[in-house]
Amino acid sequence: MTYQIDPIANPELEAKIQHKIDLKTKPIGALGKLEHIAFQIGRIQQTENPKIEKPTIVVFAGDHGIATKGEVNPFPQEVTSQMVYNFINGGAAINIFSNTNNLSLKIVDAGVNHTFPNELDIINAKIDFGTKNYQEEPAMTLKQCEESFNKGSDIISKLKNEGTNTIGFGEMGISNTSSAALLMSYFTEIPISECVGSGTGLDNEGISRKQQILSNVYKKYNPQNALEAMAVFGGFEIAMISGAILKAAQLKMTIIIDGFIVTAALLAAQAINKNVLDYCVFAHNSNEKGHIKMLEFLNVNPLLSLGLRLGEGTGTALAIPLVQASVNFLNDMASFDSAGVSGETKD
Ligand SMILES: Cc1cc2ncn([C@H]3O[C@H](COP(=O)(O)O)[C@@H](O)[C@H]3O)c2cc1C
Ligand SMILES: O=C(O)c1cccnc1
Repeated sequence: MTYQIDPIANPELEAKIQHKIDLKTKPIGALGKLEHIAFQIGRIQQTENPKIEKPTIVVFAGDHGIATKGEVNPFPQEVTSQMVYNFINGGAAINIFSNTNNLSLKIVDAGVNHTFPNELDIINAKIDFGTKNYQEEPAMTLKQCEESFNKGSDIISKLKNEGTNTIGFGEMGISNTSSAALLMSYFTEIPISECVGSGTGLDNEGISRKQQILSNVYKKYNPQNALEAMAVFGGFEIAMISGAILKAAQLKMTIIIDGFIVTAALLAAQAINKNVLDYCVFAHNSNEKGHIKMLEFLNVNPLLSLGLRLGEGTGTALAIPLVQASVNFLNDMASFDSAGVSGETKD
């Protein structure tokens, strides 16, 4: 599986964007991270006047075989499908934050263990009725894994054709912090015990049990590449997000990265093609234990730190207004010249 993604390198334009930022009516660097975001989006779109168009959050939902046992997840597997109905009815956190910030929201059935009625407003990309339990066998076949990447990628192509140039991902899948921890350990080489956290609220005893179980799962397999790792440890929704990230980068979209699970999908995507990282803005650091180490591994600095640990794309939905503000200041803020404001005195 290859994704051709252009590295961004245009020093002449970059100098112009930086100059434009520096001429705004403010001390150099005074808008902090917003300046980095404005610069990055100018680079992505290869213009001094970038635009955020039809910002969209896509929530991928999928079930996990291990969840049926209830050993690593405080909530039962049915919550995945129940939450999909909640998304459709507008009652979940991601609905509220998307509405607050005028974001378009799409829900994808990547592989929920439930048959949804056809008339529901869901993108049907179902691979299967949940993954297999990786305590016994790989979560999915390589073919299913590739199919997941391709379906994620197709969803993005369609959104791009409809005019979206800024995209964020959310996920819903009971037990998917376990998959994310396994993938994290594989891609970062950080011991599994440091990648496992409380998820939706395990107590200390529960966390020790989850560490033990996932450590055994980790030892059971020896994946040779990113696709194999995703097939053994992943979930349909996570693999679809990886495919979606790769496609979005290929199409030069700005990608806003959410919490622990979406960042695990990114770890797989960047192992396939490092250039994806040029297109990613990091929304927040999740309170799920491993997330901060994932961000350190990627050497990135997120916008927000709100103590969220929910997923669904909630951190992304909250960060997009900051991304919009960054682009707006680049386009609309006066320069020292245009506003008749005196610049720094030179000595
Ligand atoms: C009601 C509810 C809503 C959620 N929305 C996102 N998640 C989050 O929690 C799950 C992962 O945690 P674990 O690995 O501990 O099962 C995912 O579905 C994730 O999106 C939720 C979880 C619950 C219970
Ligand atoms: O950060 C996340 O994405 C997260 C954390 C806990 C549970 N679900 C998701």
